[in-house]
Amino acid sequence: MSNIVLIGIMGCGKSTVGKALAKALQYQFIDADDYLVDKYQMSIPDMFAISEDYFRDRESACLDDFVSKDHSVIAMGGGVIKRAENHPKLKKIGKVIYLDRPIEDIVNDVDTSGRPLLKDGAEKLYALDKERRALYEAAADVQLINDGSVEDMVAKIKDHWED
Ligand SMILES: Nc1ncnc2c1ncn2[C@@H]1O[C@H](COP(=O)(O)OP(=O)(O)O)[C@@H](O)[C@H]1O
Ligand SMILES: O=C(O)C1=C[C@@H](OP(=O)(O)O)[C@@H](O)[C@H](O)C1
Ligand SMILES: [Mg+2]
Repeated sequence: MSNIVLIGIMGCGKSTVGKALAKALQYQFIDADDYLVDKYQMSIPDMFAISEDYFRDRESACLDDFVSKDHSVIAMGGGVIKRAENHPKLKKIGKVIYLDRPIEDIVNDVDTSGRPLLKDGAEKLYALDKERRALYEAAADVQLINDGSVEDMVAKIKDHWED
């Protein structure tokens, strides 16, 4: 298995840590949200404006595109775990790491623009964490706490990966 798959709630750092980790490992970096925007030539808010299901169908379909990747770090969108049928697909793509960052930290610095589910404010993350925590745990191979710097997190994941 040669890919690292990052999951976790919005703002936990999948995109930021993923990019830095890929650089450190000299792997390709793929952000699933950017991949979708590119593939369908439509922004995430525009997909959600049609419906959340419209976005989820495309998000789920793109997992099949990632199975053939190699030496890649893939940052998923935070809701990819909502569909149970995605869990085995994530594990097939690579080692699934749940970035578990304290919600208080995220609420303090998350950029809500471009995140339709946070249109009424970042506090929504507390409810989403309650709804989804068990799903992240079920979908992950490893759960790592992200309560330091981005560099600390990169080092922690590298340690696990190289073990
Ligand atoms: N330890 C950390 N790990 C990751 N991101 C952090 C950390 N500390 C602060 N941040 C900030 O939190 C935000 C994480 O956002 P992002 O990477 O887009 O998350 P995600 O892709 O999981 O939704 C960024 O603005 C980043 O600069
Ligand atoms: O948690 C979610 O349901 C979502 C997370 C977002 O990605 P990030 O986790 O990178 O913000 C993006 O896929 C979309 O806005 C929906
Ligand atoms: Mg992201």
